[in-house]
Amino acid sequence: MNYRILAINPGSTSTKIAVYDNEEQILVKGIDHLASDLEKYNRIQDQFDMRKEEVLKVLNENNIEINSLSAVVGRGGLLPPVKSGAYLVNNEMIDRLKNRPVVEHASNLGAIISYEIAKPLGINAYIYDSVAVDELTDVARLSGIKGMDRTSLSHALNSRAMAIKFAKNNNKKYSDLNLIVAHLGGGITVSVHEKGRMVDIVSDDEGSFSPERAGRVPCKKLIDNCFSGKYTHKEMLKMIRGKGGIVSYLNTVDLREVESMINDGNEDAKLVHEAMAYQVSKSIGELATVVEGKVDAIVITGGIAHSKVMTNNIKKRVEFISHVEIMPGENELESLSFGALRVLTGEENAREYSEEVLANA
Ligand SMILES: Nc1ncnc2c1ncn2[C@@H]1O[C@H](COP(=O)(O)OP(=O)(O)O)[C@@H](O)[C@H]1O
Ligand SMILES: CCCC(=O)OP(=O)(O)O
Repeated sequence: MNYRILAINPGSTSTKIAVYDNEEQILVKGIDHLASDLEKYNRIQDQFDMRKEEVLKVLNENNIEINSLSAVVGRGGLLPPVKSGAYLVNNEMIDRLKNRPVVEHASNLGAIISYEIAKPLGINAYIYDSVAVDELTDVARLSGIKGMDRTSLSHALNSRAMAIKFAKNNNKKYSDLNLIVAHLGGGITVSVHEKGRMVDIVSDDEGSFSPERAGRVPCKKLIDNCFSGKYTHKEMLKMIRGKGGIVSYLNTVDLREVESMINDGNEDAKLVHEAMAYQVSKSIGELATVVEGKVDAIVITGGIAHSKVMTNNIKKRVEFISHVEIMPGENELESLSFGALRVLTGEENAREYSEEVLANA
């Protein structure tokens, strides 16, 4: 039986899509959105029509009949904490993502666009391994302020997929291993997977800075800035997400550019590059304590894992903990499609999204 799946991954500046016939990729395309176009929209949700039309245009240009689709799967957005795996997109999820997202984020459009394409075709839309996959243990939830519990927001889709792939490549079961996965992209999150469960993470505001995010910053200074009267709420949020990290020091989010600055003798660029490796290493070290040092491997993934200088700098600091495996790039479109395929073939079940059920789980 052939299943044709459309996968949609909306990012801050692009919407990546792919079409798979079972496990064979027949189309992959990154649709870039101009910053000047995106600036017109007040909220991420307002970009829905524009991004959906762009997706349909690409399908049309590539002669892919939407009637030939068996399912549509989108990157799961910032929902309240959910389980790993697949969820069927329903009205309750759409209402949450459109009207009360936990945080405004481009991935919130993944479920919405998928649903709106799938619904008129009479087929299902899914999300898979949402950003909000939360398998934290009770002890990991405490933040130090009552009523301000930690929740898990991470690159769960790529991190789990790489952890599963690492296990498979080594003829092991994901559920038998303890792995630490550092996803190094525009944002950085690090997660620890204990016997198949992502039991703790260092999120993009808890650990290393990244090309466009500040990571963990001194709380007291941050509060002072918030109340200084110099910045609006939106500007403060932008300071930590969008204009924080490498871009705040060096005015670029492109690590390749940073590396060419270093090659040209720029000492500031060298310091920032080294500091990021140092901070990622600290997050990995922190998570090694969660499994009492019993770490089978450390996986470094994401676009930045292409950088030998970066991965070598991290490796030299953490390889005393365990073997370090470099798995560059991200596999998000494939992970979404294969996840949906497992649901269509009956290998996996898709959960029904219900906040009442999640609250009582
Ligand atoms: N070959 C490379 N060497 C160094 N950095 C790279 C390389 N390829 C991509 N990057 C960097 O990876 C980052 C983007 O990673 P990616 O996982 O694509 O992020 P996102 O999906 O969050 O936009 C950018 O800073 C980019 O410069
Ligand atoms: C921290 C949640 C995941 C996330 O931020 O994804 P992007 O880096 O793709 O924005």
